[in-house]
Amino acid sequence: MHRIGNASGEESQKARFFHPCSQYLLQEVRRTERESTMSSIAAYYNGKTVLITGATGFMGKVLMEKLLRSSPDVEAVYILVRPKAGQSMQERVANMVKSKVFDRVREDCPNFQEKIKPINAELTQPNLAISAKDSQELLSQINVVFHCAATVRFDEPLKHALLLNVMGTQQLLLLARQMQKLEAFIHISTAYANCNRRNIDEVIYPPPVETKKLCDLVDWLDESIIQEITPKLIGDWPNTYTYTKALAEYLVQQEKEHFDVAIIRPSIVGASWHEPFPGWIDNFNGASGMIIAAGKGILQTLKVNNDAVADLIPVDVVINLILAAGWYTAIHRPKTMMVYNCTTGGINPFCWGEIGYHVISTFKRNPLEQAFRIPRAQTTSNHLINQYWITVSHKAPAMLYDFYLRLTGRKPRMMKIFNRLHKSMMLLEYFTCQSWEWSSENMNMLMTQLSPEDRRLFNFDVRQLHWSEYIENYCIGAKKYLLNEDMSGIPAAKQHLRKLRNIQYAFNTTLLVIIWRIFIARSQMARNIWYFVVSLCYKFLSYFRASSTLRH
Ligand SMILES: CCCCC/C=C/C/C=C/CCCCCCCC(=O)SCCNC(=O)CCNC(=O)[C@H](O)C(C)(C)COP(=O)(O)OP(=O)(O)OC[C@H]1O[C@@H](n2cnc3c(N)ncnc32)[C@H](O)[C@@H]1OP(=O)(O)O
Ligand SMILES: NC(=O)C1=CN([C@@H]2O[C@H](COP(=O)(O)OP(=O)(O)OC[C@H]3O[C@@H](n4cnc5c(N)ncnc54)[C@H](OP(=O)(O)O)[C@@H]3O)[C@@H](O)[C@H]2O)C=CC1
Repeated sequence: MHRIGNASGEESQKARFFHPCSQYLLQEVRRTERESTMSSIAAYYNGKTVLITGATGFMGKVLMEKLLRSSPDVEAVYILVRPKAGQSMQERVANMVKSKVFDRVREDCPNFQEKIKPINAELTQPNLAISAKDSQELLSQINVVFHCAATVRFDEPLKHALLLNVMGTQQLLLLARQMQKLEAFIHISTAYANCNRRNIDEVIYPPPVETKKLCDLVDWLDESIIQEITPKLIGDWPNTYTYTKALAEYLVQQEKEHFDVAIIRPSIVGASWHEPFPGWIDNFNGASGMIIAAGKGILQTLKVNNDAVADLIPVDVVINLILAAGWYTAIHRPKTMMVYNCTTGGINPFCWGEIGYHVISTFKRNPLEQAFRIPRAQTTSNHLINQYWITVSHKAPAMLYDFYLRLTGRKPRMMKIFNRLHKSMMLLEYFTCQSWEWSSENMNMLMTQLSPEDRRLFNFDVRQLHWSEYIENYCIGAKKYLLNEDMSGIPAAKQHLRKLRNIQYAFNTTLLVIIWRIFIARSQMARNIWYFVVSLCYKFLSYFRASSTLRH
């Protein structure tokens, strides 16, 4: 009987003259050999058929890229895509695969696109608006489902958030129940789904309401009434996004007896740490919008608790955990549904005050082009101080600049930008002014299940994260990949900052003189102080001139 493992040349010769099944055995030996040097996770996905929802999104693209690059022999990657902004599904996918995020897999596997099979779908519609033909194909082929699609807007009307994040998930679960080869269903939730609790374990908490009752209610209730009662309905959740993500988790848990399922809870997903390359980011969500606003000198003050933990997590770390969880769920089939808190705060904490410092210092060394003002960040948890700085550093400069635009015959726009920024800041304050504690036993357990090769290829060990380097790459990545600014423009950008600094000095000096003149005209004491200061400056200058003359 041949040894499985390392068939030597001599054995290969023997095999040729043995029963035909030995040829099969030899192929198996070679495959096992190849896979024994490969990672088990990558080997698992080879030959599998995977379904990804939300594949056109920020995380979905990184997930698809990593899967196609690490498991090039994956059978197929089905993606649910809807027509959007006048583009058909095909056009969207064609544009998506041109994205820079796929440059690495394009280099490793030039024909990676052949593995991608788009399916027309709309998750808010019955049966996800998937055609009968496509449904049949999914039901007969899919081995693993990654459910990323969701609305992530904090200001999403409750009805739409329920339709997509809850009912859309429900519809997908019903479809998954019928999948004949399903081995794992991985649902992407958020670490803030239970943000109404301070300590969040890797368990599913009882839902705040019976989902069906709520969905039936919003189904017939007038939209304006729903908007009005939303704060009452969501209770101590800060927004419809986290509320509906909590409801969806409970629905997913109910499917445990039908198929193997797991839930991943990422915290604030930021730019990539290493893969596909450092600093990759493609939207303004999470911290990215604020980072850009700070780099442009628009955001000058932010209400944060400087000592509160900023639970950022790089997108590639989340994706590595998601793929590892998919493999573990399918291979080990845990008896209880696994929940993985994908966070950094409890393992490698970093605070909002530190983020602000590193963001500003990075942009001073690598400035963004055409900054509105010199990057600076007053971060305070005090509401009144924050309001003072908003008035002085946001509203006043915006009004002055809009006045200048009007004078020069241009359309004012700064106040509009600041109003949008202040709306975002208000919605994000909930997350920047407090800390949470997430347990991470399951994430740590999963790491222990990985071979050394898997830990290297699917690294989600956040203890290795060097925050100052990560934030610097994040800022530079935002500059390059979000604003499409070339690094060669940095000298000109620095020159622009010097110009802004001179304008700032001139403005401050003028303002000081104007204020002082007003005081001097009204107060003898102010005049005496002014004369004293002027005479002091005059004496200093005379001394300075005299000493420099003596030296020569
Ligand atoms: C001092 C320096 C500190 C810097 C670092 C500090 C960071 C503080 C922020 C912390 C983030 C905490 C987030 C916790 C999230 C919890 C975990 C999750 O699960 S998050 C899931 C993802 N969701 C989010 O991140 C929030 C989603 N965003 C929203 O809900 C909305 O953006 C909004 C906050 C409600 C605002 O909506 P609004 O309609 O007003 O604006 P849009 O976001 O739609 O943007 C309109 C338009 O402008 C573009 N845009 C947005 N921001 C910027 C920017 N900074 N610079 C340039 N352009 C920007 C955006 O792309 C839109 O363009 P378009 O219309 O073409 O799409
Ligand atoms: N980003 C973050 O910081 C965090 C995200 N998460 C979770 O990760 C997942 C992915 O988030 P992220 O990638 O940032 O989100 P994005 O907004 O970037 O992507 C959302 C995806 O969902 C799809 N989608 C939205 N509405 C529909 C619909 N009606 N029908 C079909 N598809 C739809 C979008 O498709 P389209 O391109 O057509 O709009 C897009 O592909 C979400 O479940 C989110 O809750 C969790 C924690 C943090």
